[in-house]
Amino acid sequence: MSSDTEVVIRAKHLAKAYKLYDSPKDWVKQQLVGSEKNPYYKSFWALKDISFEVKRGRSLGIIGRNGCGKSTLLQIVCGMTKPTKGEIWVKGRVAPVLALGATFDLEATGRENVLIGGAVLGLKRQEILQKFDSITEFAGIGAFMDQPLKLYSAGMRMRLAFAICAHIDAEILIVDEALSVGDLAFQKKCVDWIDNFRRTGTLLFVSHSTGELSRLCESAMWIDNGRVREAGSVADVARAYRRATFVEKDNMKRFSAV
Ligand SMILES: Nc1ncnc2c1ncn2[C@@H]1O[C@H](COP(=O)(O)OP(=O)(O)OP(=O)(O)O)[C@@H](O)[C@H]1O
Repeated sequence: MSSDTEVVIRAKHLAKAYKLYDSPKDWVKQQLVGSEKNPYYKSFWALKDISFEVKRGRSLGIIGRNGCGKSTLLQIVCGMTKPTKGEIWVKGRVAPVLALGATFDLEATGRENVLIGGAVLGLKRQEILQKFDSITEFAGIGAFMDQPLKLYSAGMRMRLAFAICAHIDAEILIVDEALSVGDLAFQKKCVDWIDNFRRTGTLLFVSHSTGELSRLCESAMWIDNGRVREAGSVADVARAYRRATFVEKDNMKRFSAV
């Protein structure tokens, strides 16, 4: 198999149920009982049935309404959470920008978080130290590198997360609406970096902007209520998604547990 047609992400019938408890007491009861027969929780199926493949060097855009399951799907791809049903198979080092930001220690400084984040993504301490100056320059947050992250704005945290992800020699980059909190200059820097990365790397990109998807992705997948509603060229998927947004009401039923 030639390397440019090699599948690097394969998802088969993925489903993910979160457990929703009415009260902390129910959580305690469930831990004590252990049995799933008459559970003390309700299941909320964030993903119901998702299958797709991405080949090496390709870029897939993911679009869908709030709560449709995009972040849950990306968390499964980067190994942060396990699917309840189905299979996920990923080949290569993954750099997940938003998910990395979620692992940051808010009490630790930017400098310390670079070491923690690099280690989380699989780099040796020496490798991170070698790249430290370049990461700092990319993040562009100056003296705040020595301040605790709790003093950072959302955009500054994202800058740090993107800067780390840009330095780990990842084969798969996952950008989950992260760019939207960056200012225009940093967004441009990231998009330029992603353009260069796409020459060899594989991109999973989540956005609510069909324009951004068209700019960065070759194909797209529309997730609706935990299922793939449409997949194909960005132009076709974006057209169908926009049309549905005008026609369909903002139905709250999708947020119901069973
Ligand atoms: N840990 C959790 N426990 C319970 N429910 C969760 C959990 N994480 C996510 N959910 C629910 O799962 C659904 C899917 O969430 P997810 O974050 O994947 O959606 P999304 O498509 O990324 O949304 P958005 O566009 O708003 O970022 C939502 O209804 C959310 O409330």
